[in-house]
Amino acid sequence: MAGFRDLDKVLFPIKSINNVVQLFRNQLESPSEPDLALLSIVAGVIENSLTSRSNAALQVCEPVEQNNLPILEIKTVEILYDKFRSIMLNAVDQNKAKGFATRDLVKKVSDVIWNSLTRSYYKDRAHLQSLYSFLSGNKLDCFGVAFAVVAGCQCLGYNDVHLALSEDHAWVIFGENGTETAEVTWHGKGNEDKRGQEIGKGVSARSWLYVNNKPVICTRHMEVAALVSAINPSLNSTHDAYEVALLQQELLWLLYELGHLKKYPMAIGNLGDLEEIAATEGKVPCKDLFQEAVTSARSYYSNQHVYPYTYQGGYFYRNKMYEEAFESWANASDVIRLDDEEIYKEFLEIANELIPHIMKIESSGFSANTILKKPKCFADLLRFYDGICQWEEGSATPVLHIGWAKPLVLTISKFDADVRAQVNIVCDKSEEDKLLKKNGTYFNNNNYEKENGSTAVSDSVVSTNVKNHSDKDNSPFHPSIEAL
Ligand SMILES: CC1(C)CN=C(N2CCN(c3ncnc4sc(CC(F)F)cc34)CC2)S1
Repeated sequence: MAGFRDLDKVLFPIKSINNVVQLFRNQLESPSEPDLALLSIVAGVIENSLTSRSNAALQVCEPVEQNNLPILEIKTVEILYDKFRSIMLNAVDQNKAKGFATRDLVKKVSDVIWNSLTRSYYKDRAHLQSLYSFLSGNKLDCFGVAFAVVAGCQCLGYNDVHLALSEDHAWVIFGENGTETAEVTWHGKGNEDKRGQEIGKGVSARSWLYVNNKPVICTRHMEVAALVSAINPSLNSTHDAYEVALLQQELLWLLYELGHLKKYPMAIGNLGDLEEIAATEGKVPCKDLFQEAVTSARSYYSNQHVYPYTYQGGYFYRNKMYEEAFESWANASDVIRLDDEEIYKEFLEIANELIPHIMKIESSGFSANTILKKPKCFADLLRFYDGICQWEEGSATPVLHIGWAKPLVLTISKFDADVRAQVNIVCDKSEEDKLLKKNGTYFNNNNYEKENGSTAVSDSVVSTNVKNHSDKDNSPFHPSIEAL
């Protein structure tokens, strides 16, 4: 493990964002792996000093100078760093032969973190993700506990323990082949924690919560990307601390350029959000970053992640690119097995707030090139709603209610009959094949690809897959919606 080395110590006292970026660069480029505890403590101290209530007022006004941070003395970091190490080393007896971690070891480290936490506190509060929060306030959020377990195992010398991330949960993998899994934290409200248990092979592992068995398995460097992604610049519900957001943005660019975000769609999306707010000169534009996150999820996670599409859909929505927003949301809907509170809220907002808002604007008659005349938009909307209806079919508990149906009917009815007539619901493979021959363009579930593999969307033929309500996902074909 890299540890707190002299070439890191010479950077102290840290006074600027550039100093912090240099510390992270030293650690990320060191021949031994980056020290998670050190980096989490540094990021946590800086975040806390710039977002705590004491100087909130100060931070809301314009930044004094760019790149200026409250001075961070080495002593502050050393005290916290040594405290974390001693908590770990005292609590876990050092069995001589290190080798690979065992389930007992992982559970023991999780217990040490767990039993140090304050009895009861508001778990969803901001700034509870870092080791600074753990060491100074004995508080961690769900992600923070999982991260602390991995950092704890690293400082005990178990480099096989790594962070596994879905879009709404975190756990660890370990063992000789990295194939052992263990819950180490809680999930959601009121659910009994399953700490120590392996991630089931059953239906729950195929749920969205475990991204259908396609989690992000972190390397040490990706664990640094996770702690950077978890930096939270919010000062209050309306303002961000400018320097914290800038620090997070620069650290994400460092990780991006070193190639450590390639397999981490949400981190790319986080960078896209920051770039949309304040673009960095000469870098990849945010629109492309959102697309890269989608491509990463398709390439490495069999397109089982939803958030890359909601990052992208949110960008299009904010920039009034409604046709593109519909397509992103339809793609998101194609992914889901909606069985979790969090992702349900995501789709509820899209279906019952964002889309009705777009329809209101579009039917106000002022937009010349209105989406209401575009069969592709109607087809994508149907695909979006169909994915949600599929969830209704697939889930044990009834969920859709009049609150969903009203906006749905209102939205569909905004498209004229002649536009709707151009969308054919094609119900069997042979018909789809006929279309393919006729138009030489076949649109797959999520990646619009011409027969020859090039990517294109031609207005003449737009098709999309509507999941077959009766069959489950493994049906050999999906009837598709064709708009000619
Ligand atoms: C399109 C959105 C609504 C905007 N932000 C979104 N985020 C999704 C969650 N975010 C994340 N960003 C990086 N890594 C992780 S790991 C994780 C699960 C947690 F339990 F560990 C969440 C998450 C960042 C913010 S999705």
